[in-house]
Amino acid sequence: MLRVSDVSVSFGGVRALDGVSFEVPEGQVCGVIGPNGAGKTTLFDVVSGLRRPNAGRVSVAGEDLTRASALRRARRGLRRTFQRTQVFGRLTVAGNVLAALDWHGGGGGLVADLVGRPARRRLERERRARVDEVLELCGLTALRDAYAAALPVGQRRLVELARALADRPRLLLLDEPTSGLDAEQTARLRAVVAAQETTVLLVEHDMGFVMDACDRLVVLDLGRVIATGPPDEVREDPVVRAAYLG
Ligand SMILES: Nc1ncnc2c1ncn2[C@@H]1O[C@H](COP(=O)(O)OP(=O)(O)OP(=O)(O)O)[C@@H](O)[C@H]1O
Repeated sequence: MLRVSDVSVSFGGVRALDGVSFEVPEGQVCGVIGPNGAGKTTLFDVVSGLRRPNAGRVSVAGEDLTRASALRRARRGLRRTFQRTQVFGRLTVAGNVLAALDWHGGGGGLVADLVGRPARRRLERERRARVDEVLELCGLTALRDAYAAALPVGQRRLVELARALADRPRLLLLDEPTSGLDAEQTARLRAVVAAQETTVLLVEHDMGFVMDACDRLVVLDLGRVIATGPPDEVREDPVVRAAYLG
């Protein structure tokens, strides 16, 4: 589903990524881990389109998106959350999720909007039902009418997650998703990730969460992949242990 092939990124003399290759099969949750400076953020930026690699390719569902704009990636079903949450502070929680749902229209233009044709009303009902569903999934139903700006960071992070999930992304990129979450919110996030059929790539420092939530891990050290595999295997890998301890 996601294929990263031989990706390299240099900053001056620093090789932040050096020939990084891995794949994430459809529907799997893949965690990227590694010591400070290993290249995790740079990799995440390359996959989400914030940074062009010096070499290598990123493809999603067989389509090369290495040089695709953020908009084209979004159209292909990529969604991401940020280390610093991005929500619409002046909208309610429900409004934030509703705004994330594309309005595909129903034909007939403005006149049809004004008249409120049945097809329009049905689409609108479906959109609102999806909002309710996502709010419930993310544990936000009680907060649906609260303004996002007024929420503490953990709840804002869940709103951002709800927005990212709203229109059923194909590939969800989560950047440090547990930061600012309390234990209950982290458990909720864990359950949400498990309940999704979406392919997920996440960067996360909380090892407990990573080991628990991910089907497979990619371990980076000094810009190179030093191990990939299921969490249990990676945990026992002597090279990984040396990179973390050494
Ligand atoms: N904009 C930049 N200019 C110069 N060097 C950079 C830049 N961004 C990252 N680097 C360097 O590239 C390497 C990889 O950095 P990156 O932030 O991707 O690592 P990381 O694994 O996300 O680290 P952390 O866990 O500390 O967030 C580091 O040596 C870093 O100093």
